[in-house]
Amino acid sequence: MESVGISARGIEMCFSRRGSRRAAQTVLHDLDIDIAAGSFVTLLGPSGCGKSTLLKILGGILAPTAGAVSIGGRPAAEAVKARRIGLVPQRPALLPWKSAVQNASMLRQIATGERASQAASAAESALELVGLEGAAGKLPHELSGGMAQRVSIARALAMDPAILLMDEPFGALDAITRDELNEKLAEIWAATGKTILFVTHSISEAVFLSDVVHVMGVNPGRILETLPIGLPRPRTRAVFDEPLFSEYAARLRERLEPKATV
Ligand SMILES: Nc1ncnc2c1ncn2[C@@H]1O[C@H](COP(=O)(O)OP(=O)(O)OP(=O)(O)O)[C@@H](O)[C@H]1O
Repeated sequence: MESVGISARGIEMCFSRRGSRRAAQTVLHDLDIDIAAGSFVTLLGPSGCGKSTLLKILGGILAPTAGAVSIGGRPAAEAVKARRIGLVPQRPALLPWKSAVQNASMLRQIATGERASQAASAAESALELVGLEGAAGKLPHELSGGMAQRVSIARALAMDPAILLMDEPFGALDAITRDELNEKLAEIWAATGKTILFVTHSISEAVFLSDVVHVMGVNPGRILETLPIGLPRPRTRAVFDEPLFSEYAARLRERLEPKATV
């Protein structure tokens, strides 16, 4: 499929403080960023530095106070309208009375107006891609946390977006499940050629997954460093033991304010 890049210039984001006479809060200030088509790019930074806000702005879901975002060379709003953007939130938020395949097909059916059977077929392929082909009929309470998050990824993939926005999708999972899903995500990225924009607090997750890591600082949110990760692909968990992995992790740790975890 065609890969799509993102370019943003002079991004400023101010939020007004509700019920307060104090000036609006500037969350992002004069930020420029380029995301290459088909790349895996991570925003890494401490809590509150504006990672989620920037993710939504880059995906055209949130309009910045100032600045411009272009997606595949077109205004961001057009890409959203054309359903080029998929979002995987922090929590899967599945409907408890719907099966995995129904949850995974729902957004596609609403967005495209397809018949249920057609949308279900796209959802089944997406469930296969995330390794859940045997669980299509299960209800959310029958799924583990990792399986539920896979359904959430499948729900976004079923829309066949060119760009996948992932807002700390594995933050609530145990370390082993998180490593498994990171490997699975790297496989999906390699198989689909999608541009993936990923938010995390975890240095090791960022190094493992990314082509490029943008380290963000706080007050106001800005990019402190852009670090290309030159580890060979495909990457498996064995990469954690490589000296180059530790060098990248140390470099990122140096750049971050406290609170990031390894
Ligand atoms: N809709 C909103 N209205 C007002 N303030 C907001 C809104 N969304 C975010 N903020 C503020 O913007 C700042 C950055 O929030 P954001 O969620 O982007 O940070 P983050 O780096 O993703 O944090 P975390 O890692 O904790 O999820 C915070 O101070 C937050 O309170």
